[in-house]
Amino acid sequence: MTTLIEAQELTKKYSVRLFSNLSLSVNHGEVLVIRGNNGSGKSTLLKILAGITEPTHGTIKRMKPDLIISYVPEKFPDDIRFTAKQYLYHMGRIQGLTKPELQDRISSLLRQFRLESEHANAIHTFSKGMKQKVGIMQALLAKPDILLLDEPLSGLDTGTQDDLESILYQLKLDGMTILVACHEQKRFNSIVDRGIILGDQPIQSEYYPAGELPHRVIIQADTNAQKLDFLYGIAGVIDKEPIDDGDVIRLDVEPFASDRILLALIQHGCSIQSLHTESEK
Ligand SMILES: Nc1ncnc2c1ncn2[C@@H]1O[C@H](COP(=O)(O)OP(=O)(O)OP(=O)(O)O)[C@@H](O)[C@H]1O
Repeated sequence: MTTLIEAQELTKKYSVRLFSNLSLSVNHGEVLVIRGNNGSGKSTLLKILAGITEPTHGTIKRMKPDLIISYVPEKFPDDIRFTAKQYLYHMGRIQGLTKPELQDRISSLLRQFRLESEHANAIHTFSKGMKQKVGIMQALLAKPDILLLDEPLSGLDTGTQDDLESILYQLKLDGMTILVACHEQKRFNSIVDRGIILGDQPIQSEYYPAGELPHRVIIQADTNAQKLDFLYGIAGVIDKEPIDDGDVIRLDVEPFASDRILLALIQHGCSIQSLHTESEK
């Protein structure tokens, strides 16, 4: 396994502290998802890894001198009047690519992203999902080592999310290293190798093999009459349902969040009654 980035003890503060002492390695070919509530610092972490934002403390070591990292922001500009082909061409030229390189690259990207039939249409007429695709294609022009995607599925309908997720899966199969910030719990589970949660607790991360991940973990806990408000602030809870007149809670949780949620339940005085995994509801 080749490590591309080694981040050591990152802390980022604005008016508040977003995260502290976060250490993270990014390895070639893996897909890493960064989850967390709104404002937990997912975008900021991606920007730090991309070199766009400085951490308050900590170091980022790039393990290859000519490492190319492409960052795709959440929102693509609304008013681009170029066609998809023109836009990709000009962006490629700005990045120093030659005309022949770009001709091949743009054709293959349009095919890969299923936008061939739209190549001559102006981007400002595109749907949100199509604009998102152009943003990712632009980031791929220079054949980056690492693709950083900030909430790529945000605001897209389910069909478009599925389409984009399947394209990202293909990129993974082609060996691309991808870090994706995503607050939607049910997304990327089938392609992700590692999940990281940002939140009020110290960072948690866990490895699991792609494709072998259970869909969800079901936890049943006796609440011992404790209030469960703390569950609202924890990333990874898909669903919760009180049973036995509210004395017992059944939680459906994301697999990578299960350790953290079990710990929180125990720390808040609940007793775990049962725990099992389910592939589909
Ligand atoms: N340049 C900045 N200056 C000051 N505060 C900032 C700056 N960038 C981000 N913040 C603040 O840091 C916090 C985390 O922002 P960030 O966008 O990283 O979170 P996020 O987890 O990606 O959120 P979301 O899911 O809403 O996109 C927010 O409160 C935001 O207002």
